[in-house]
Amino acid sequence: MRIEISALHKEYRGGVKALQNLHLTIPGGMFGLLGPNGAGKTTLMRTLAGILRPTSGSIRVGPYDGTTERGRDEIKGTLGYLPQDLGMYPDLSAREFLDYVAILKGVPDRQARRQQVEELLEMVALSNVANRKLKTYSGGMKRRVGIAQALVNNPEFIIVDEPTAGLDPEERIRFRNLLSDLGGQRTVLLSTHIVEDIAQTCQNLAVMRAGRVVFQGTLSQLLQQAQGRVWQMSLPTGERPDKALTVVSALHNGPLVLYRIVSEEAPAPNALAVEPSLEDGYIWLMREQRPDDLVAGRPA
Ligand SMILES: Nc1ncnc2c1ncn2[C@@H]1O[C@H](COP(=O)(O)OP(=O)(O)OP(=O)(O)O)[C@@H](O)[C@H]1O
Repeated sequence: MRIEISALHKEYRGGVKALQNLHLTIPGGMFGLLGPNGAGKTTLMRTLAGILRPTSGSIRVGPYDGTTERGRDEIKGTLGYLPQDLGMYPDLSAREFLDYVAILKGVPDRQARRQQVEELLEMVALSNVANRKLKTYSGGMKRRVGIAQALVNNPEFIIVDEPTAGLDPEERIRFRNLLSDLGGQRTVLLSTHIVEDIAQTCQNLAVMRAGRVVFQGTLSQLLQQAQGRVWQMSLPTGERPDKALTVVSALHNGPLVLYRIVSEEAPAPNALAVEPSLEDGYIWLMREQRPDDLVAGRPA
C-alpha cells in the first residue's frame, strides 16, 4: 500500500508548528522515519492514523483520502498502530488483552477471535506465557504484545512509533526481526531516533528535522551524502579538535585520542577520509546541511 503526503502542515493550539510543508512518499514494505526528539514524528504518525487532523495539506493512504472524515475512517479500518504509550490493562493476560482488542476492532465471532489471537501469540512468540498477567511481562514482551494488537485483522499498513526504546540489545534485535518479517507483505512505517534500528531493517527512509522532511531516499543515497565528509584524525590526549567541528566519536588509545569528525573539509592536513556509516550520514544531515538542499530527487 502506497502512502502519499504532500504540503502537510500541523499547527497545535498555542502556535507550535509541528509539521511544516511536509512531503513524503512511502512506497510499501519497511520504511524508516528517523529524527531527533521533537522533530514531529509522533505528530506525523498520529495524523496518518487519523487521530489528529492536519491544519492543511493532503494525505492518501492507498485509495483513501486522509483529509476527509470518511477517508480517515477507511484508513482506520486498514491500519494497525503501535503508539509510543500503548495503554494495557496490567491485570489482563496477553491472551485476554488481545481478545479484548479484537472485540474492539469488530471481530464479533468468538471462534474467529480465538483463532486470530492464537495465531498472533504464535507470531510474536508469546504462546507459552499467554496466560500470565501483563504486569509480569518484561519491556520487550510488552512491545511484542503491542505489535500483536496492531496486527489484529491483518492490516495492510502498520505504524510503529519508537518501538525499541528501553529494550535490551537482544530484545531489540528480536523485535527488529519481527518487524522485518511483517514488512514482507505490508507497509510498515517505523519511526525512531535510533539510527541502528533503521540501518538493520529499512532500505527506504526519510529523515525529519523541525517539522520537515530533510531527506528521503535509500540508505545508500544517505551514505553517499556523507561520502568524503567523514574524517579520522589523532590528537595527543589533552588537545582537542576545533570547537566548530562535529565530533561523532572520540576513542582514547594510550597517549592519543582518535576522533571521528563530520565536516565538509578536511579538519586537519593529516586527517584521513573514511567510509561513512548511517550514523555519520544522519549527523551530517542534522549538523551540516540546510533543509532545503536535501530531499533526494526533489525539493523539500
Ligand atoms: N499536543 C500538543 N500541543 C502542543 N505542542 C505539541 C503537542 N504535541 C507535540 N507538540 C510539539 O510539537 C513538536 C513535535 O512533537 P512530536 O512529539 O511530534 O515530535 P517527535 O519527533 O515525535 O519527538 P519524540 O520522539 O520526543 O516524541 C514538539 O515541539 C512538541 O513539543
